[in-house]
Amino acid sequence: MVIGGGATAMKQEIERIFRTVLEIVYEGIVVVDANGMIVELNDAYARFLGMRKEDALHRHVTEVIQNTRLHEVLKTGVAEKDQIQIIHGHEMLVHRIPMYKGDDVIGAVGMVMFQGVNEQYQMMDRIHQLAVASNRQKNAMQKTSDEFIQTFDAVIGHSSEMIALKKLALRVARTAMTVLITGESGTGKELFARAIHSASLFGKGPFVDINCAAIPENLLESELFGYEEGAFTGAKRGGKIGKFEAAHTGTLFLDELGDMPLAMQAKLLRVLEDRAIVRVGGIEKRPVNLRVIAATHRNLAEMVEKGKFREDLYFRLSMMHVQIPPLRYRKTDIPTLVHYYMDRLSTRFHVRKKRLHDRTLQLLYEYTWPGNIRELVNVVEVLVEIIEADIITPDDLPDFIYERLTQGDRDSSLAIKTTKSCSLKERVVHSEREIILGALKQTGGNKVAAARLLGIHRSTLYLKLKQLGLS
Ligand SMILES: Nc1ncnc2c1ncn2[C@@H]1O[C@H](COP(=O)(O)OP(=O)(O)OP(=O)(O)O)[C@@H](O)[C@H]1O
Repeated sequence: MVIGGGATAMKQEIERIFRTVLEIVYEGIVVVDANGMIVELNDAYARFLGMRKEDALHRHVTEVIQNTRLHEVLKTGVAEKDQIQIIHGHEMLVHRIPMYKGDDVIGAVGMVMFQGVNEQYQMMDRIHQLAVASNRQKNAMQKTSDEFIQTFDAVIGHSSEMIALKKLALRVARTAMTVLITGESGTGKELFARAIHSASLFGKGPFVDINCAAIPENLLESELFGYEEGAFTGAKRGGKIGKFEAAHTGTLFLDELGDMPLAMQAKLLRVLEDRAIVRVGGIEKRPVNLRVIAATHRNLAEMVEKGKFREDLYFRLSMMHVQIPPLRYRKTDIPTLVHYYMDRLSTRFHVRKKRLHDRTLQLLYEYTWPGNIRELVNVVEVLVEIIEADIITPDDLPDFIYERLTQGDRDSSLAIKTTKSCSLKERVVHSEREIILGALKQTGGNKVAAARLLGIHRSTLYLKLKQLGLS
């Protein structure tokens, strides 16, 4: 009885603190239950909505808050942070966070940022960037197809890695510095380059790209710097401008820079330093005002060591370095990306929107995505176009998904069979076991080194070894 009374008192006290916090925070906060019904709303939000709190409570969130997606977050279970939502004609910065109990989504919290000077400024800043970027995007979409959505809004992902990366890229965009973007193939290097361009001072100028690996060595110089009339046999009358001049006032995207021959690297460095080019066959220096964004999937530091990439150029480029991690290191982005592309591609192909069976999503989550987001887009495209049923089941997935469920899992056909039939929990344990064994193999059984490799504390590794019966 006494214990029960104490527990009730403590519960009441916690509730009181919760309500106080709810009212003193700068943001508007709304809480919905698993059915999307509003169970909490702070005064700040109610004031902003221009209604009494009592009138909002116990109503479905879609009836109360314009353009809300909290009910969608309940379905996807994936947080949506730093989103713009138009409420009563105002563009507001919002977060939508699902609440879990075990594996079940039991509700969601919505936060809208509208008070506090800093937040206001940040919000205005972001809105301004989005407005600029969205104009550019509209123009680009009119000119081309929707392939070239160019803003940070098109960069999907709420993992901490992705949020940090977007913040860094936004900061980078505000400078005029040369940028290096690295990452495996298909991780979104070009997408980031285009987003940086759109959000930058060069955003009003052109975005010109050149793939350094695709142009034969003897043509690369004239492609980049242009040529004068009569520079070589077959040169056009009047000469030709190169990519640098074409990108004047905008951004030049040098893709696959790691494949640029050493001699060209030296010339590129000179242009970056002089901010002027000389056309092939010419002598006149032509000033260029632009930003260069270079990208490569290669490890330039390693190439420098091997003498295959100029150290001075590498140092110059790596001052602003955006490193995009492979998708397998930011797995929490997978569900968001899958849903985003399911929606987008269904709209584009004018097909009915389908749903993914939970197990299907689990398998997509566990797959290692060696081709990164490009591969994910291709897989989703096939599913959206080919599968006719309303729900996409695990059997609809291409076989190769089963063949590479976890890194280093290829040797185990048994694992593949069992993964088709066992629960998520079992499969997670199985994957964890394989990953830990792989790390131990790599470090010759050295547990401290293995823990470092896995990015976990060694005590966590010891615990996991024990739980998995490996110690
Ligand atoms: N974060 C992301 N959100 C949404 N789509 C993405 C994201 N990253 C990449 N994509 C999509 O994946 C595909 C590949 O991206 P992109 O061409 O930018 O990759 P890349 O790293 O430049 O590849 P490569 O090195 O092969 O040139 C594109 O369709 C792009 O729109």
